[in-house]
Amino acid sequence: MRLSPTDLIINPDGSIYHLNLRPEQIADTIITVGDPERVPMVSKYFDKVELKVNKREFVTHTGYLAGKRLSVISSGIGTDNVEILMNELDALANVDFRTREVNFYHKTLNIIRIGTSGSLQSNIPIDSVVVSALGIGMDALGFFYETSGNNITDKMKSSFGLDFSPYCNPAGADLFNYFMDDAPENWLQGTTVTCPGFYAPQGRVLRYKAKIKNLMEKMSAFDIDGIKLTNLEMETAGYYLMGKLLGHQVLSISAILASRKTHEFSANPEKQVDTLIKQVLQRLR
Ligand SMILES: O=P(O)(O)O[C@H]1O[C@H](CO)[C@@H](O)[C@H]1O
Ligand SMILES: O=c1cc[nH]c(=O)[nH]1
Repeated sequence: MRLSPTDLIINPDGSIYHLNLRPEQIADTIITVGDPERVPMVSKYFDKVELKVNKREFVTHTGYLAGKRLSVISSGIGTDNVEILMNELDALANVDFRTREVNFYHKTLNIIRIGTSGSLQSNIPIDSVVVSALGIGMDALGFFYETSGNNITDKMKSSFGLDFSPYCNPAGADLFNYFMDDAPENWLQGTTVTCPGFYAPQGRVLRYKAKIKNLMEKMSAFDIDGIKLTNLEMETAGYYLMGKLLGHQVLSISAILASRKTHEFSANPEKQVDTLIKQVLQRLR
């Protein structure tokens, strides 16, 4: 099938519309971060950076670490950006840009999000790391793609009084097993809730009346057959949904900066993120 010029938009220089990248400019293993300023925090550990491209919130550095080609790309905040990032990475990997035809052979990318998050449980303190086994989306992205819920999302809908159904997908099993095998002691497996906002959707209280009262407390107390919701952030469920639909291995790893239970926030978020970057790169070497 030939993808039309309005479905797959290719810039005059042969790069894809938002990411501004050509197919040969991404590695098969890609680290993603939210904050564009975190991209050089990752690539400074590469032995060599061969390419730096930026457009809007999407900043890309591609290079080598111990002979392995890696890209690091920023998404900005939210699953709407993740949808663009994942679709455009997939097109770069799996579409012939000259013919606009989908390649016969599917290439699976390995995509690892290094992010930050807030913990819902007292046994997940600041300075720990959550590796998301499941990503549950409380945003609307799941409504537009073929995906489904399960007993966890059904119970979330009724317990929190939602007018919509969350969606839920697992991490890429190969990446999850690779990173969790012999993982550092402070890396914990989690069930991550992805929210369409930082404030009311994460149960924060500022100068407004939230529609759902005590949402954070409700999420924290949620339990279904011993499965608890571990942490809140804004991208993981979008990555897991798109990874499953497009056939890529995706894993979301988050530094816990906030403990919503104890109301503590990290004294040195930059150091925490830097430690996590080094741990992830060490395992990718
Ligand atoms: O640290 P990053 O990857 O940006 O992730 C978290 O931080 C942002 C909110 O401050 C959201 O994007 C959330 O998912
Ligand atoms: O509490 C937090 C911390 C980081 N990112 C989030 O989305 N929430």
